[in-house]
Amino acid sequence: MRFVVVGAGSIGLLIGSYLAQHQANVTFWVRREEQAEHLRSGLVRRPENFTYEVDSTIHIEELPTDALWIIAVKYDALPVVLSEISALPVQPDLLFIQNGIGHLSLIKQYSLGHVSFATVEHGAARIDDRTVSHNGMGPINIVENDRIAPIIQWMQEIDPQNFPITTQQNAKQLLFRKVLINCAINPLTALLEIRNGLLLENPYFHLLFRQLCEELLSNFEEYSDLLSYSDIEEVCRKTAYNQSSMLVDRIKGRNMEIETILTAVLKEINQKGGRAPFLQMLETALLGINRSECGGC
Ligand SMILES: NC(=O)C1=CN([C@@H]2O[C@H](COP(=O)(O)OP(=O)(O)OC[C@H]3O[C@@H](n4cnc5c(N)ncnc54)[C@H](OP(=O)(O)O)[C@@H]3O)[C@@H](O)[C@H]2O)C=CC1
Ligand SMILES: CC(C)(CO)C(=O)C(=O)O
Repeated sequence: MRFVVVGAGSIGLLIGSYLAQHQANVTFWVRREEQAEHLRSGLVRRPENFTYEVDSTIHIEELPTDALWIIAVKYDALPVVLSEISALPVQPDLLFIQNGIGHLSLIKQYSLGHVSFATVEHGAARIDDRTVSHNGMGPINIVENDRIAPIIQWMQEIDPQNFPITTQQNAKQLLFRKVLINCAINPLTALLEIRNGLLLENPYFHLLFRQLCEELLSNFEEYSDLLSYSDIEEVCRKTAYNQSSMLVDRIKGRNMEIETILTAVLKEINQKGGRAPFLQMLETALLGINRSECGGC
C-alpha cells in the first residue's frame, strides 16, 4: 500500500507511524527541509518508542500520484496545499481528516481528483519533527467509498486494537458528529488551558462541560441517534491526557481552528433559529485570545 501524508504534525505523524509499522510505503510532504531530513532517519512513536521507516520530501513533484494522499494539515493551511495539488498534471486520490466542517465547502473551489473524508478520535501530540506521542485512542471514521475500499479494508485489518478504523456512509453526518464533539471539548480546554480529562475530573469544569454539551445537543436533536452526552464524555475520557489541538495552537501562538469549528456550528444553529449563548461566548473569547496571542494572525 502506498500513502502520501501531507503535513507531519501530530495527526499526520500518528497515522503515518501506524501505516509504516505495517509495511506500507509512506512518504511525507512537509514544508521544511530540516523536517524532511529528520523524518528520513525514522519516525518514532511514543510510548513504545519504536522507530518506523518513512520517506519525506518538500518537493511535490517527487510524490507518487498513484498513492492515497492523506491531507493532515490544519484548515487554515488547506488553501496553500490545495493550490499546489490542483496544479498537478495527474490528480491523486485525497483523504481529508480535518476537524470542523469548513473544508466541505472550501475544497469545492479547487479542481481536485477523487476526495474522501474521515474524522479522527485519537489524541496525539508532536514531540519533535520525527516523534509523536499517542495520547489517547479512538477510531478513525472514514466515509465509505468504492474507489478506496481496498485501502480502507487493509487499514481496518492492520491493528484494530490500537488503530481502529470504522466506516460511515454520510460525510456531512460524520463530520457534524465530530464537530459537535470538538465544540464541546476544544474551546473549553483552550480557554481554561487544561488537558481534556480535567473537563471530567474537576467538578467546576465538569459543570461547564455538561452545560455546553446540553446546549449543543439540544440544538441538534436530529443527531440524537448518532451522538449522546456519554459519547462526548467517552472521547474526553479516552483522550484525558491529551491537550486538544486548539489548546496546542493557543500555547504555540498559532491560529486556532475557530472558524471551521465554532463559527461554522453557530452559523448552522442560527440558520435553524436555535440559540447557543454559551458557545457564542466561547467563540468571542477565543477570537479575542487569537487576536492578542496569535503571532501570525
Ligand atoms: N492533535 C490532535 O490530537 C487531533 C487533531 N485533529 C485534527 O487534525 C488536523 C491536523 O491537526 P494536528 O496534527 O494537531 O496539527 P499540527 O499543527 O500538529 O500539524 C499540522 C502540520 O501541517 C504542516 N503544514 C502546514 N502548512 C503546510 C504546508 N503548506 N505544507 C506542508 N505541511 C504544512 C505543519 O508544518 P510545520 O510544522 O512546518 O508548521 C504541521 O506539521 C486538524 O484539523 C486537527 O483539528 C483531529 C483529532 C485529534
Ligand atoms: C479528539 C480530540 C478532542 C483529541 O484531543 C480532538 O479532536 C482535538 O484535539 O482536536
